[in-house]
Amino acid sequence: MSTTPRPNFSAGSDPAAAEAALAPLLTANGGRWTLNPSGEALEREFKFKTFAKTWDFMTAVSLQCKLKNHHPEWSNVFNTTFIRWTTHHPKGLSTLDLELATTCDRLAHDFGEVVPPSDSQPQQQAPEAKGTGKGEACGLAGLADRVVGGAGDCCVPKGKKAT
Ligand SMILES: C[C@H](O)[C@H](O)[C@H]1CNC2=NC(N)=NC(=O)C2=N1
Repeated sequence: MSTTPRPNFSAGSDPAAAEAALAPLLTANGGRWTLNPSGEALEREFKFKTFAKTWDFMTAVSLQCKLKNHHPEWSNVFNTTFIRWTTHHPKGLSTLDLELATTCDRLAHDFGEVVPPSDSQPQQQAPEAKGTGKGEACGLAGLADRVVGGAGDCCVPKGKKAT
């Protein structure tokens, strides 16, 4: 039996403020995000009617990333986008991740996200059941993992990079 992951906040985060920002985002509380098993990342999928709407949403998200100097780990196939927010340096879940996850929810709504009826209800979901029968069939999380592997130590400040 697995336990519900606990958030693993990045060094320097204010745990009380981070907990307060995190709570409404989680599926257990009626939100649509789940913590990954390490608790260092928030993940969710977004579905739209068309690829064009999906891409418009991703463009809007990328603009926010540019403004905040913070990037997601994400992947896309046709009308579905998988987004994972985590901070690479210092490692863990930061207030910026929580802020951008919240922004994603708002932008997705603005761009006409298609919400499956089962997801509009608060749910208590076992982490291993997450995504079954959804975009997971396209391996979107795995696709994002592969890009993370290729990106190396992208966020380590220049002076601290491994040689
Ligand atoms: C040097 C630059 O500020 C860093 O690389 C930023 C950029 N965007 C980032 N994005 C994410 N997700 N994690 C980081 O640690 C991070 N660091």
